[in-house]
Amino acid sequence: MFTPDENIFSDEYPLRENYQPEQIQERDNELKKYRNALQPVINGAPPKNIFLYGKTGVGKTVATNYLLDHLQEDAGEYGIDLTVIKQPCNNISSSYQVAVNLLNQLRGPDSRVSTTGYPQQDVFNMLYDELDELGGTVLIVLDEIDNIGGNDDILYELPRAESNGYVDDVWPGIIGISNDFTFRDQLSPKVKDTLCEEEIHFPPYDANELTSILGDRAEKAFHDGVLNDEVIPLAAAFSAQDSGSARQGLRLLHKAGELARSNEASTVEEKHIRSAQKELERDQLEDGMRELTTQGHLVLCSVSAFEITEVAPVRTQEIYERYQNYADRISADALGERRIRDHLSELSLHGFLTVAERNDGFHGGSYYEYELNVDLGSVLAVLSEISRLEDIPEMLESAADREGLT
Ligand SMILES: Nc1ncnc2c1ncn2[C@@H]1O[C@H](COP(=O)(O)OP(=O)(O)OP(=O)(O)O)[C@@H](O)[C@H]1O
Repeated sequence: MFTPDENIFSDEYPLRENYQPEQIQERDNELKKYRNALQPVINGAPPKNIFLYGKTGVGKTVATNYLLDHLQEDAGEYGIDLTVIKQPCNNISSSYQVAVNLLNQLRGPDSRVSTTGYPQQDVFNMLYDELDELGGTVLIVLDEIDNIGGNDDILYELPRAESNGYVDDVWPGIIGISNDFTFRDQLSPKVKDTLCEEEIHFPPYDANELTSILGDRAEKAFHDGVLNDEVIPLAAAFSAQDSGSARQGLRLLHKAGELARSNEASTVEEKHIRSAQKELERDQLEDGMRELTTQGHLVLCSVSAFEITEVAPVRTQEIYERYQNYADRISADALGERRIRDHLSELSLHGFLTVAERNDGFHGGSYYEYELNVDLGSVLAVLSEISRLEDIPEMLESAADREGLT
């Protein structure tokens, strides 16, 4: 049933998220600053704390992995005792949890501590003991550090552990990474002074930079001569216009290759990039729809019902009546009409609905009408995955079938 790909991909891995490229393209200035900030480690001096910030997909993690790999290699050569600990903070919301997770990384599986139940200072002390035992320089990389919000004690405590006398034989340093611009500004002044000793901003990539990043990866990923000339510049242009993210560009290229492969085409062309762009946009919208609350889902069901009977665009009042009916059907507490107006505008802001303001000629006022801005089939597919909605999506799907809409 399966045979290796002979036409499109020679090796898909370089297009994947966790592939570590040998070279980092188009980041010379940032890498230079970053390398300088890490230099004290090789000089046998206490490390600096470093804070990297920039939007998603602009190379913060890949640059960190690249430099720290080299640093570890060179530290070994010069007899420097260096340990690097990487702690993703995506599911962590406090300094306490960061400390427990670090502690458990350092301890063996048999002596892990539970994530609740200890006073914070006890966890910090246990962590200091573990760090002391390690000794040397310990660089702690906290990715997505913004998740800890205002609960930022650890960012002050850890870098000062040595000067405050909590540890004797170790120099801990923090590398904080964030794509939330407000996080840095909200840090307490003492934390900001400590953590942001060296700040490095990673700006979004422009189309030329993305062309070179994607070009390098494509060379490894696709068979020779498979990519038409316009493919990489177009993927780069789409991603630069939207987010400036290399991740988005790589996904686009990968998806375009997959589409070409499944269409049994021998080359990847502009049309594959355009279709890939549409598919990825739809995936993104669908993810957004899945993340709505039950109330949001019920409002979406209501607008979909009018879409099926072809009476959309439809006024708030009518949507509200249908919504009440559905809320009742699944025994959810129905919200008031004002809150449903808020939900409708939120759904429009997310791009799930379009809204039009109409003038009421008779009364002289104005009102809003809504309709779906997303393919009905995709909306129903997402809604049918949500068990809390019970049989509503099924009813909508049968109605759509009867109308010949699916
Ligand atoms: N300058 C670059 N050269 C080569 N590859 C890059 C470069 N910048 C980003 N990439 C690639 O783009 C993808 C996303 O990069 P990375 O994970 O470093 O972004 P990030 O800024 O850390 O994003 P996030 O904040 O979402 O974690 C990775 O696959 C990475 O290999």
